[in-house]
Amino acid sequence: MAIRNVRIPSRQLYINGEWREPVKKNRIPIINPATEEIIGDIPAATAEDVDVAVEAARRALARDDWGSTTGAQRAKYLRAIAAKLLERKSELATLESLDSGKTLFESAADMDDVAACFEYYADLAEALDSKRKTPVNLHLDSFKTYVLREPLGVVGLITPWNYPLLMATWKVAPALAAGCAAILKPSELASITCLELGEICREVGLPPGALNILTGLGPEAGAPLSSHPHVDKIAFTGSGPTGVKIMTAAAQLVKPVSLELGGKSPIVVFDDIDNLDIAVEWALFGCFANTGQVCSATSRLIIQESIASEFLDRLLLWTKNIKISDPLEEDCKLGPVVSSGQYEKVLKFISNAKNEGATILYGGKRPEHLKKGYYVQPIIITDVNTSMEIWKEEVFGPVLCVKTFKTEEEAIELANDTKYGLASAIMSKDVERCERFTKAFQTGIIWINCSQPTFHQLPWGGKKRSGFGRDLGEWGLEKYLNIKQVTEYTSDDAWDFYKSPSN
Ligand SMILES: NC(=O)c1ccc[n+]([C@@H]2O[C@H](COP(=O)([O-])OP(=O)(O)OC[C@H]3O[C@@H](n4cnc5c(N)ncnc54)[C@H](O)[C@@H]3O)[C@@H](O)[C@H]2O)c1
Ligand SMILES: NCCCC=O
Ligand code: NA
Repeated sequence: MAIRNVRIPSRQLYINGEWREPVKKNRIPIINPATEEIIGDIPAATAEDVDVAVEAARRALARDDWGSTTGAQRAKYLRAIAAKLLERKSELATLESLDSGKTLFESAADMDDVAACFEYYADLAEALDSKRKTPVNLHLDSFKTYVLREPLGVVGLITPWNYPLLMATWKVAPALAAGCAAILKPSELASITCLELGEICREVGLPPGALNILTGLGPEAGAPLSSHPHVDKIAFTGSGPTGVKIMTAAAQLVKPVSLELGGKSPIVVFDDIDNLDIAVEWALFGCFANTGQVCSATSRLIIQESIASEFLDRLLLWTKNIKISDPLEEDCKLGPVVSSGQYEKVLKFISNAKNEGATILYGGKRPEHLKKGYYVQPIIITDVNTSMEIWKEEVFGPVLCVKTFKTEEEAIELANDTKYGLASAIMSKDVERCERFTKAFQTGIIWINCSQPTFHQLPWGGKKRSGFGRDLGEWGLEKYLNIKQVTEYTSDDAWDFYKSPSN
Protein backbone atom coordinates (compact mmCIF):
# COMPACT_ATOMS: atom_id res chain seq x y z
CA MET A 1 0.00 0.00 0.00
CA ALA A 2 1.34 3.48 -0.86
CA ILE A 3 0.42 6.46 1.31
CA ARG A 4 1.62 9.99 0.51
CA ASN A 5 4.10 8.48 -1.96
CA VAL A 6 5.59 6.11 0.60
CA ARG A 7 5.09 2.39 0.11
CA ILE A 8 4.61 0.33 3.29
CA PRO A 9 7.13 -2.49 2.77
CA SER A 10 5.95 -6.04 3.31
CA ARG A 11 8.66 -7.83 5.28
CA GLN A 12 9.34 -11.13 7.00
CA LEU A 13 11.43 -11.76 10.11
CA TYR A 14 15.07 -10.74 9.73
CA ILE A 15 17.09 -13.78 10.82
CA ASN A 16 20.66 -14.75 9.93
CA GLY A 17 20.97 -11.91 7.42
CA GLU A 18 17.88 -12.85 5.39
CA TRP A 19 14.11 -12.48 5.39
CA ARG A 20 12.38 -15.52 6.75
CA GLU A 21 8.68 -16.33 7.11
CA PRO A 22 7.66 -17.01 10.73
CA VAL A 23 7.32 -20.74 11.45
CA LYS A 24 3.60 -20.34 12.20
CA LYS A 25 3.12 -17.94 9.25
CA ASN A 26 1.01 -15.52 11.35
CA ARG A 27 0.89 -11.77 10.71
CA ILE A 28 -0.26 -8.72 12.72
CA PRO A 29 -2.05 -5.77 11.05
CA ILE A 30 -0.36 -2.35 11.02
CA ILE A 31 -2.81 0.38 12.00
CA ASN A 32 -2.30 4.04 11.20
CA PRO A 33 -3.51 5.80 14.38
CA ALA A 34 -4.36 8.97 12.44
CA THR A 35 -6.95 7.20 10.29
CA GLU A 36 -7.63 3.92 12.14
CA GLU A 37 -6.97 2.15 8.82
CA ILE A 38 -5.01 -1.04 8.29
CA ILE A 39 -2.06 -0.07 6.11
CA GLY A 40 -0.10 -3.33 6.00
CA ASP A 41 1.05 -6.12 8.27
CA ILE A 42 4.13 -7.43 10.07
CA PRO A 43 5.22 -11.00 10.76
CA ALA A 44 4.34 -12.48 14.17
CA ALA A 45 7.25 -14.44 15.62
CA THR A 46 6.73 -17.20 18.19
CA ALA A 47 9.03 -19.30 20.39
CA GLU A 48 10.02 -21.43 17.36
CA ASP A 49 11.38 -18.35 15.57
CA VAL A 50 13.14 -17.19 18.74
CA ASP A 51 15.02 -20.53 18.78
CA VAL A 52 16.13 -20.07 15.16
CA ALA A 53 17.25 -16.48 15.78
CA VAL A 54 19.16 -17.36 18.96
CA GLU A 55 20.96 -20.15 17.09
CA ALA A 56 21.85 -17.71 14.27
CA ALA A 57 23.20 -15.24 16.83
CA ARG A 58 25.29 -17.96 18.56
CA ARG A 59 26.76 -18.99 15.20
CA ALA A 60 27.60 -15.36 14.37
CA LEU A 61 29.60 -15.06 17.59
CA ALA A 62 31.44 -18.31 16.80
CA ARG A 63 32.35 -17.16 13.27
CA ASP A 64 35.39 -14.98 12.63
CA ASP A 65 33.49 -12.52 10.39
CA TRP A 66 31.62 -11.29 13.49
CA GLY A 67 33.05 -13.00 16.59
CA SER A 68 36.67 -11.99 15.86
CA THR A 69 36.10 -8.47 14.56
CA THR A 70 37.96 -5.51 16.01
CA GLY A 71 36.05 -2.48 17.21
CA ALA A 72 37.35 -0.60 14.17
CA GLN A 73 35.83 -3.19 11.82
CA ARG A 74 32.50 -3.03 13.62
CA ALA A 75 32.61 0.77 13.48
CA LYS A 76 32.64 0.53 9.67
CA TYR A 77 29.37 -1.40 9.73
CA LEU A 78 27.81 1.09 12.17
CA ARG A 79 28.83 4.05 9.98
CA ALA A 80 27.50 2.34 6.87
CA ILE A 81 24.18 1.78 8.67
CA ALA A 82 24.07 5.47 9.69
CA ALA A 83 24.75 6.58 6.11
CA LYS A 84 21.97 4.37 4.69
CA LEU A 85 19.56 5.60 7.36
CA LEU A 86 20.23 9.19 6.36
CA GLU A 87 19.83 8.35 2.66
CA ARG A 88 16.34 7.06 3.48
CA LYS A 89 15.59 9.67 6.18
CA SER A 90 12.51 11.22 4.63
CA GLU A 91 10.91 7.86 3.74
CA LEU A 92 11.71 6.38 7.17
CA ALA A 93 10.35 9.45 8.97
CA THR A 94 7.09 9.19 7.03
CA LEU A 95 6.84 5.47 7.83
CA GLU A 96 7.45 6.21 11.52
CA SER A 97 4.66 8.81 11.53
CA LEU A 98 2.21 6.56 9.68
CA ASP A 99 2.87 3.72 12.10
CA SER A 100 3.04 5.55 15.45
CA GLY A 101 1.19 8.86 14.95
CA LYS A 102 4.31 10.94 15.69
CA THR A 103 4.42 14.31 13.99
CA LEU A 104 6.57 14.27 10.87
CA PHE A 105 8.84 16.90 12.43
CA GLU A 106 9.50 14.67 15.44
CA SER A 107 9.96 11.55 13.28
CA ALA A 108 12.52 13.36 11.13
CA ALA A 109 14.36 14.51 14.26
CA ASP A 110 14.30 10.90 15.50
CA MET A 111 15.94 9.70 12.25
CA ASP A 112 18.74 12.26 12.71
CA ASP A 113 19.17 11.05 16.30
CA VAL A 114 19.17 7.42 15.16
CA ALA A 115 21.93 8.03 12.61
CA ALA A 116 23.92 10.13 15.11
CA CYS A 117 23.62 7.38 17.71
CA PHE A 118 25.06 4.78 15.28
CA GLU A 119 27.89 7.21 14.49
CA TYR A 120 28.54 7.84 18.19
CA TYR A 121 28.80 4.13 18.99
CA ALA A 122 31.04 3.67 15.93
CA ASP A 123 33.48 6.06 17.66
CA LEU A 124 33.16 4.13 20.92
CA ALA A 125 33.67 0.79 19.11
CA GLU A 126 36.96 2.12 17.71
CA ALA A 127 38.03 3.40 21.10
CA LEU A 128 37.32 -0.04 22.56
CA ASP A 129 40.27 -1.55 20.66
CA SER A 130 42.82 0.28 22.81
CA LYS A 131 40.88 -0.58 25.99
CA ARG A 132 40.24 -4.25 25.10
CA LYS A 133 43.18 -5.41 27.20
CA THR A 134 44.16 -3.33 30.21
CA PRO A 135 47.20 -4.39 32.26
CA VAL A 136 46.80 -4.08 36.03
CA ASN A 137 50.03 -3.57 37.95
CA LEU A 138 49.93 -5.45 41.28
CA HIS A 139 53.48 -4.43 42.19
CA LEU A 140 54.31 -8.13 42.58
CA ASP A 141 57.12 -9.90 40.68
CA SER A 142 55.38 -13.25 40.62
CA PHE A 143 52.15 -12.24 38.85
CA LYS A 144 51.24 -10.58 35.62
CA THR A 145 47.59 -9.54 35.34
CA TYR A 146 45.29 -7.84 32.92
CA VAL A 147 41.61 -7.23 32.34
CA LEU A 148 39.80 -8.02 29.09
CA ARG A 149 36.62 -6.34 27.93
CA GLU A 150 34.77 -8.79 25.71
CA PRO A 151 31.34 -8.92 24.10
CA LEU A 152 28.82 -10.26 26.61
CA GLY A 153 27.32 -12.74 24.12
CA VAL A 154 23.82 -13.03 22.71
CA VAL A 155 21.60 -10.20 23.88
CA GLY A 156 17.82 -9.80 23.65
CA LEU A 157 16.63 -6.22 23.12
CA ILE A 158 12.94 -5.59 23.81
CA THR A 159 11.65 -2.11 22.98
CA PRO A 160 8.49 0.07 23.05
CA TRP A 161 6.51 2.00 20.42
CA ASN A 162 6.88 5.63 21.51
CA TYR A 163 10.18 6.22 19.69
CA PRO A 164 10.17 2.97 17.71
CA LEU A 165 13.48 3.13 15.84
CA LEU A 166 15.24 5.45 18.31
CA MET A 167 14.59 3.26 21.38
CA ALA A 168 15.75 0.21 19.36
CA THR A 169 18.89 2.09 18.30
CA TRP A 170 19.79 3.03 21.89
CA LYS A 171 20.30 -0.71 22.38
CA VAL A 172 21.24 -2.09 18.93
CA ALA A 173 24.07 0.41 18.27
CA PRO A 174 26.00 -0.21 21.54
CA ALA A 175 25.31 -3.97 21.45
CA LEU A 176 26.86 -4.21 17.96
CA ALA A 177 29.67 -1.81 18.93
CA ALA A 178 30.52 -4.14 21.82
CA GLY A 179 30.60 -7.12 19.44
CA CYS A 180 27.51 -8.88 20.81
CA ALA A 181 25.04 -10.69 18.59
CA ALA A 182 21.57 -9.26 19.12
CA ILE A 183 17.93 -10.16 18.75
CA LEU A 184 15.68 -7.12 18.62
CA LYS A 185 11.98 -7.49 19.53
CA PRO A 186 10.27 -4.15 18.76
CA SER A 187 6.73 -3.28 19.82
CA GLU A 188 3.94 -4.88 17.81
CA LEU A 189 2.26 -1.44 17.73
CA ALA A 190 5.05 0.16 15.67
CA SER A 191 7.62 -2.09 14.01
CA ILE A 192 7.91 -0.83 10.43
CA THR A 193 11.12 1.19 10.78
CA CYS A 194 12.79 -1.50 12.89
CA LEU A 195 12.19 -4.00 10.06
CA GLU A 196 13.69 -1.46 7.63
CA LEU A 197 16.78 -1.42 9.85
CA GLY A 198 17.01 -5.13 8.95
CA GLU A 199 16.97 -4.27 5.25
CA ILE A 200 19.70 -1.67 5.83
CA CYS A 201 21.86 -4.21 7.71
CA ARG A 202 21.40 -6.65 4.82
CA GLU A 203 22.40 -3.99 2.30
CA VAL A 204 25.57 -2.96 4.15
CA GLY A 205 26.58 -6.62 4.50
CA LEU A 206 26.43 -6.88 8.29
CA PRO A 207 27.53 -10.49 8.94
CA PRO A 208 24.55 -12.88 9.16
CA GLY A 209 23.16 -13.34 12.66
CA ALA A 210 24.89 -10.28 14.18
CA LEU A 211 21.48 -8.59 14.35
CA ASN A 212 18.19 -10.47 14.10
CA ILE A 213 14.81 -8.72 14.20
CA LEU A 214 11.74 -10.56 15.43
CA THR A 215 8.48 -8.65 15.31
CA GLY A 216 5.55 -10.08 17.21
CA LEU A 217 3.45 -9.94 20.34
CA GLY A 218 5.03 -9.59 23.78
CA PRO A 219 3.84 -12.86 25.32
CA GLU A 220 4.52 -14.83 22.09
CA ALA A 221 7.88 -13.39 20.98
CA GLY A 222 9.22 -11.29 23.88
CA ALA A 223 8.57 -13.82 26.65
CA PRO A 224 10.43 -16.76 25.00
CA LEU A 225 13.35 -14.42 24.34
CA SER A 226 13.48 -13.38 28.02
CA SER A 227 13.44 -16.97 29.23
CA HIS A 228 15.73 -18.44 26.55
CA PRO A 229 18.65 -20.33 28.12
CA HIS A 230 21.09 -19.19 25.39
CA VAL A 231 20.35 -15.50 25.65
CA ASP A 232 22.95 -13.94 27.93
CA LYS A 233 21.21 -10.67 28.75
CA ILE A 234 17.94 -8.82 28.25
CA ALA A 235 17.90 -5.06 27.80
CA PHE A 236 14.33 -3.82 28.09
CA THR A 237 12.51 -0.53 27.65
CA GLY A 238 8.79 -0.49 28.30
CA SER A 239 6.17 -0.53 31.00
CA GLY A 240 6.66 -1.50 34.65
CA PRO A 241 4.37 -4.56 34.60
CA THR A 242 6.21 -6.02 31.57
CA GLY A 243 9.54 -5.19 33.24
CA VAL A 244 8.48 -7.28 36.25
CA LYS A 245 7.60 -10.24 33.99
CA ILE A 246 10.92 -10.01 32.16
CA MET A 247 12.92 -9.74 35.37
CA THR A 248 11.04 -12.72 36.84
CA ALA A 249 11.71 -14.87 33.75
CA ALA A 250 15.37 -13.84 33.64
CA ALA A 251 15.83 -14.46 37.37
CA GLN A 252 15.17 -18.20 36.88
CA LEU A 253 18.41 -18.37 34.88
CA VAL A 254 20.23 -15.60 36.76
CA LYS A 255 20.24 -13.74 33.45
CA PRO A 256 21.22 -10.07 33.80
CA VAL A 257 18.61 -7.50 32.80
CA SER A 258 18.50 -3.75 32.44
CA LEU A 259 15.12 -2.09 32.77
CA GLU A 260 14.15 1.34 31.46
CA LEU A 261 10.60 1.71 32.70
CA GLY A 262 8.02 4.43 33.11
CA GLY A 263 7.82 7.64 35.08
CA LYS A 264 5.68 10.40 36.55
CA SER A 265 8.26 13.13 36.47
CA PRO A 266 7.90 16.53 38.15
CA ILE A 267 8.70 20.00 36.83
CA VAL A 268 9.06 22.49 39.68
CA VAL A 269 8.64 26.16 38.72
CA PHE A 270 9.78 28.96 41.07
CA ASP A 271 8.57 32.55 41.02
CA ASP A 272 12.08 33.90 40.40
CA ILE A 273 12.09 32.92 36.71
CA ASP A 274 12.81 35.90 34.46
CA ASN A 275 10.53 35.04 31.60
CA LEU A 276 7.20 33.36 32.21
CA ASP A 277 6.61 32.43 28.56
CA ILE A 278 9.94 30.62 28.29
CA ALA A 279 9.05 28.53 31.36
CA VAL A 280 5.53 27.94 30.05
CA GLU A 281 6.89 26.61 26.77
CA TRP A 282 9.23 24.16 28.57
CA ALA A 283 6.34 22.98 30.74
CA LEU A 284 4.31 22.41 27.59
CA PHE A 285 7.10 20.66 25.71
CA GLY A 286 7.93 18.62 28.80
CA CYS A 287 4.46 17.09 28.88
CA PHE A 288 2.92 17.33 25.40
CA ALA A 289 5.83 16.54 23.06
CA ASN A 290 5.30 13.22 21.27
CA THR A 291 1.66 13.55 22.40
CA GLY A 292 2.81 12.99 25.98
CA GLN A 293 4.03 9.47 25.17
CA VAL A 294 7.47 10.01 26.66
CA CYS A 295 8.79 7.99 29.59
CA SER A 296 10.44 11.11 31.04
CA ALA A 297 7.47 13.46 30.40
CA THR A 298 7.28 16.04 33.18
CA SER A 299 3.58 15.37 33.70
CA ARG A 300 3.37 16.83 37.23
CA LEU A 301 3.65 20.63 37.20
CA ILE A 302 4.56 21.89 40.68
CA ILE A 303 4.26 25.65 40.63
CA GLN A 304 4.96 28.30 43.26
CA GLU A 305 1.67 29.70 44.51
CA SER A 306 2.63 33.35 43.98
CA ILE A 307 2.78 32.93 40.18
CA ALA A 308 0.36 30.02 39.75
CA SER A 309 -2.60 32.00 38.48
CA GLU A 310 -0.65 33.98 35.87
CA PHE A 311 1.35 30.90 34.85
CA LEU A 312 -1.81 28.85 34.28
CA ASP A 313 -3.42 31.65 32.25
CA ARG A 314 -0.44 31.68 29.93
CA LEU A 315 -0.21 27.90 29.86
CA LEU A 316 -3.81 27.81 28.70
CA LEU A 317 -3.17 30.30 25.90
CA TRP A 318 -0.15 28.34 24.69
CA THR A 319 -2.01 25.03 24.91
CA LYS A 320 -4.96 26.29 22.87
CA ASN A 321 -2.45 27.36 20.21
CA ILE A 322 -1.06 23.85 19.67
CA LYS A 323 -1.87 22.57 16.18
CA ILE A 324 -3.54 19.16 16.37
CA SER A 325 -3.77 17.41 13.00
CA ASP A 326 -2.74 14.46 10.90
CA PRO A 327 0.93 14.02 11.85
CA LEU A 328 1.99 14.34 8.21
CA GLU A 329 0.51 17.84 7.95
CA GLU A 330 2.95 20.72 8.07
CA ASP A 331 3.36 22.36 11.48
CA CYS A 332 1.43 19.60 13.25
CA LYS A 333 2.51 19.71 16.92
CA LEU A 334 0.22 17.03 18.37
CA GLY A 335 -0.75 13.84 16.58
CA PRO A 336 -2.97 10.99 17.73
CA VAL A 337 -1.94 8.57 20.48
CA VAL A 338 -0.57 5.30 19.17
CA SER A 339 -3.52 2.90 19.37
CA SER A 340 -7.15 2.45 20.34
CA GLY A 341 -5.99 0.77 23.56
CA GLN A 342 -3.85 3.78 24.49
CA TYR A 343 -6.71 6.13 23.55
CA GLU A 344 -9.15 4.34 25.84
CA LYS A 345 -6.54 4.34 28.61
CA VAL A 346 -6.04 8.11 28.39
CA LEU A 347 -9.80 8.80 28.39
CA LYS A 348 -10.24 6.52 31.42
CA PHE A 349 -7.56 8.43 33.34
CA ILE A 350 -9.42 11.69 32.62
CA SER A 351 -12.81 10.35 33.73
CA ASN A 352 -11.26 8.83 36.86
CA ALA A 353 -9.63 12.18 37.70
CA LYS A 354 -13.00 13.92 37.35
CA ASN A 355 -14.70 11.28 39.50
CA GLU A 356 -12.03 11.73 42.18
CA GLY A 357 -12.81 15.47 42.32
CA ALA A 358 -10.08 17.03 40.15
CA THR A 359 -10.90 19.89 37.77
CA ILE A 360 -10.32 19.59 34.03
CA LEU A 361 -9.06 23.11 33.36
CA TYR A 362 -8.75 22.42 29.64
CA GLY A 363 -8.97 19.69 27.01
CA GLY A 364 -9.43 15.97 27.12
CA LYS A 365 -11.97 15.82 24.30
CA ARG A 366 -11.76 14.75 20.67
CA PRO A 367 -10.86 17.86 18.60
CA GLU A 368 -13.98 18.79 16.60
CA HIS A 369 -12.22 18.91 13.24
CA LEU A 370 -10.91 15.32 13.54
CA LYS A 371 -13.66 12.76 13.19
CA LYS A 372 -11.42 9.69 12.94
CA GLY A 373 -8.11 8.73 14.55
CA TYR A 374 -6.99 8.41 18.16
CA TYR A 375 -6.90 12.14 18.81
CA VAL A 376 -7.35 13.83 22.15
CA GLN A 377 -6.85 17.49 23.04
CA PRO A 378 -4.00 18.13 25.49
CA ILE A 379 -5.34 18.19 29.04
CA ILE A 380 -4.54 20.36 32.04
CA ILE A 381 -5.89 19.13 35.38
CA THR A 382 -6.02 21.19 38.61
CA ASP A 383 -7.40 20.67 42.13
CA VAL A 384 -5.32 17.53 42.33
CA ASN A 385 -4.42 15.89 45.63
CA THR A 386 -1.59 13.46 46.23
CA SER A 387 -3.85 10.46 46.77
CA MET A 388 -5.42 10.75 43.30
CA GLU A 389 -4.59 8.28 40.53
CA ILE A 390 -3.77 11.15 38.17
CA TRP A 391 -1.02 12.32 40.54
CA LYS A 392 0.41 8.86 41.08
CA GLU A 393 0.15 6.85 37.86
CA GLU A 394 1.83 7.26 34.49
CA VAL A 395 -0.74 8.12 31.79
CA PHE A 396 1.53 8.13 28.72
CA GLY A 397 -0.65 10.70 26.97
CA PRO A 398 -0.90 14.53 26.81
CA VAL A 399 -2.10 14.94 30.38
CA LEU A 400 -0.60 17.53 32.73
CA CYS A 401 -1.63 17.70 36.38
CA VAL A 402 -0.90 20.76 38.47
CA LYS A 403 -0.22 21.40 42.15
CA THR A 404 1.02 24.52 43.90
CA PHE A 405 3.56 25.00 46.70
CA LYS A 406 4.68 27.75 49.04
CA THR A 407 8.11 26.69 50.28
CA GLU A 408 11.15 24.92 48.86
CA GLU A 409 10.67 22.05 51.35
CA GLU A 410 7.10 21.55 50.21
CA ALA A 411 8.20 21.58 46.54
CA ILE A 412 10.82 18.89 47.02
CA GLU A 413 8.45 16.74 49.01
CA LEU A 414 5.84 16.93 46.22
CA ALA A 415 8.46 16.29 43.53
CA ASN A 416 9.70 13.12 45.22
CA ASP A 417 6.19 11.95 46.15
CA THR A 418 6.23 9.17 43.53
CA LYS A 419 7.18 5.52 43.19
CA TYR A 420 9.06 6.47 40.00
CA GLY A 421 12.54 7.95 39.65
CA LEU A 422 13.34 8.69 36.02
CA ALA A 423 13.58 12.48 35.60
CA SER A 424 12.97 15.80 37.35
CA ALA A 425 13.06 19.39 36.16
CA ILE A 426 13.50 22.68 38.01
CA MET A 427 12.92 26.17 36.63
CA SER A 428 14.66 28.85 38.70
CA LYS A 429 17.38 31.41 38.20
CA ASP A 430 18.79 30.80 41.68
CA VAL A 431 21.91 28.71 41.02
CA GLU A 432 22.25 27.50 44.60
CA ARG A 433 18.63 26.45 44.76
CA CYS A 434 19.09 24.49 41.52
CA GLU A 435 22.07 22.74 43.13
CA ARG A 436 20.02 21.90 46.24
CA PHE A 437 17.29 20.40 44.04
CA THR A 438 19.79 18.49 41.91
CA LYS A 439 20.91 16.77 45.11
CA ALA A 440 17.42 16.27 46.53
CA PHE A 441 15.63 14.95 43.41
CA GLN A 442 15.46 11.13 43.58
CA THR A 443 15.88 10.53 39.85
CA GLY A 444 18.48 9.51 37.26
CA ILE A 445 17.99 12.57 35.06
CA ILE A 446 17.86 16.22 36.15
CA TRP A 447 16.90 19.08 33.86
CA ILE A 448 17.61 22.66 34.95
CA ASN A 449 15.63 25.41 33.22
CA CYS A 450 14.47 22.98 30.54
CA SER A 451 12.69 19.63 30.22
CA GLN A 452 13.40 16.71 27.87
CA PRO A 453 16.51 17.62 25.81
CA THR A 454 18.28 14.28 25.35
CA PHE A 455 21.89 13.75 24.24
CA HIS A 456 23.36 10.37 23.32
CA GLN A 457 26.61 11.15 25.17
CA LEU A 458 24.79 11.20 28.55
CA PRO A 459 23.52 8.26 30.63
CA TRP A 460 19.77 7.60 30.39
CA GLY A 461 17.87 5.69 33.05
CA GLY A 462 16.26 5.90 36.44
CA LYS A 463 15.93 4.59 39.96
CA LYS A 464 13.03 3.36 42.11
CA ARG A 465 10.27 1.86 39.92
CA SER A 466 11.70 3.51 36.80
CA GLY A 467 14.19 0.66 36.62
CA PHE A 468 17.95 0.26 36.67
CA GLY A 469 20.88 0.21 34.29
CA ARG A 470 21.70 2.96 31.83
CA ASP A 471 21.33 3.40 28.09
CA LEU A 472 23.45 5.86 26.09
CA GLY A 473 26.92 7.25 26.63
CA GLU A 474 29.78 4.99 27.66
CA TRP A 475 27.42 3.42 30.25
CA GLY A 476 25.21 2.21 27.42
CA LEU A 477 28.19 0.31 25.97
CA GLU A 478 29.53 -1.13 29.24
CA LYS A 479 26.39 -3.16 29.80
CA TYR A 480 27.11 -5.24 26.68
CA LEU A 481 30.65 -6.12 27.80
CA ASN A 482 31.95 -8.98 29.90
CA ILE A 483 34.81 -7.95 32.15
CA LYS A 484 37.30 -10.81 32.38
CA GLN A 485 40.33 -10.80 34.67
CA VAL A 486 43.42 -12.78 33.63
CA THR A 487 46.00 -13.66 36.29
CA GLU A 488 49.27 -15.30 35.28
CA TYR A 489 51.80 -16.74 37.73
CA THR A 490 55.19 -15.79 36.28
CA SER A 491 57.59 -17.01 38.98
CA ASP A 492 59.73 -20.14 38.58
CA ASP A 493 59.34 -20.86 42.31
CA ALA A 494 56.88 -23.41 43.69
CA TRP A 495 53.72 -22.01 45.29
CA ASP A 496 54.63 -23.81 48.54
CA PHE A 497 51.18 -23.99 50.12
CA TYR A 498 51.32 -27.81 50.50
CA LYS A 499 54.21 -29.89 51.66
CA SER A 500 55.82 -31.60 48.69
CA PRO A 501 55.62 -35.46 49.01
CA SER A 502 59.15 -35.75 47.56
CA ASN A 503 60.64 -33.94 50.58
N1 LIG B 1 12.61 4.69 30.63
C1 LIG B 1 12.67 4.77 29.31
O1 LIG B 1 13.72 5.03 28.76
C2 LIG B 1 11.45 4.51 28.49
C3 LIG B 1 11.46 4.87 27.14
C4 LIG B 1 10.31 4.64 26.39
C5 LIG B 1 9.19 4.06 26.98
N2 LIG B 1 9.21 3.71 28.28
C6 LIG B 1 8.03 3.12 28.93
O2 LIG B 1 7.40 2.21 28.04
C7 LIG B 1 6.01 2.14 28.31
C8 LIG B 1 5.24 2.23 27.03
O3 LIG B 1 5.72 1.31 26.12
P1 LIG B 1 4.91 -0.01 25.78
O4 LIG B 1 3.44 0.22 25.96
O5 LIG B 1 5.42 -0.49 24.46
O6 LIG B 1 5.38 -1.00 26.94
P2 LIG B 1 5.07 -2.54 27.06
O7 LIG B 1 5.69 -2.98 28.32
O8 LIG B 1 3.66 -2.83 26.80
O9 LIG B 1 5.84 -3.18 25.82
C9 LIG B 1 7.24 -3.01 25.64
C10 LIG B 1 7.79 -4.20 24.87
O10 LIG B 1 7.67 -5.36 25.68
C11 LIG B 1 7.06 -6.40 24.93
N3 LIG B 1 6.37 -7.30 25.86
C12 LIG B 1 5.09 -7.26 26.31
N4 LIG B 1 4.83 -8.29 27.14
C13 LIG B 1 5.97 -9.01 27.23
C14 LIG B 1 6.36 -10.17 27.96
N5 LIG B 1 5.50 -10.82 28.75
N6 LIG B 1 7.61 -10.60 27.85
C15 LIG B 1 8.52 -9.96 27.07
N7 LIG B 1 8.21 -8.87 26.34
C16 LIG B 1 6.96 -8.39 26.42
C17 LIG B 1 6.15 -5.65 23.98
O11 LIG B 1 5.77 -6.46 22.89
C18 LIG B 1 7.05 -4.49 23.58
O12 LIG B 1 7.97 -4.89 22.59
C19 LIG B 1 5.73 3.28 29.24
O13 LIG B 1 5.56 2.82 30.56
C20 LIG B 1 6.98 4.13 29.17
O14 LIG B 1 7.25 4.92 30.28
C21 LIG B 1 10.33 3.92 29.04
N1 LIG C 1 13.79 11.99 24.36
C1 LIG C 1 13.73 10.56 24.30
C2 LIG C 1 12.90 10.00 25.40
C3 LIG C 1 12.85 8.54 25.33
C4 LIG C 1 11.85 7.97 26.27
O1 LIG C 1 10.65 7.90 26.08
NA1 NA D 1 0.81 1.30 14.23
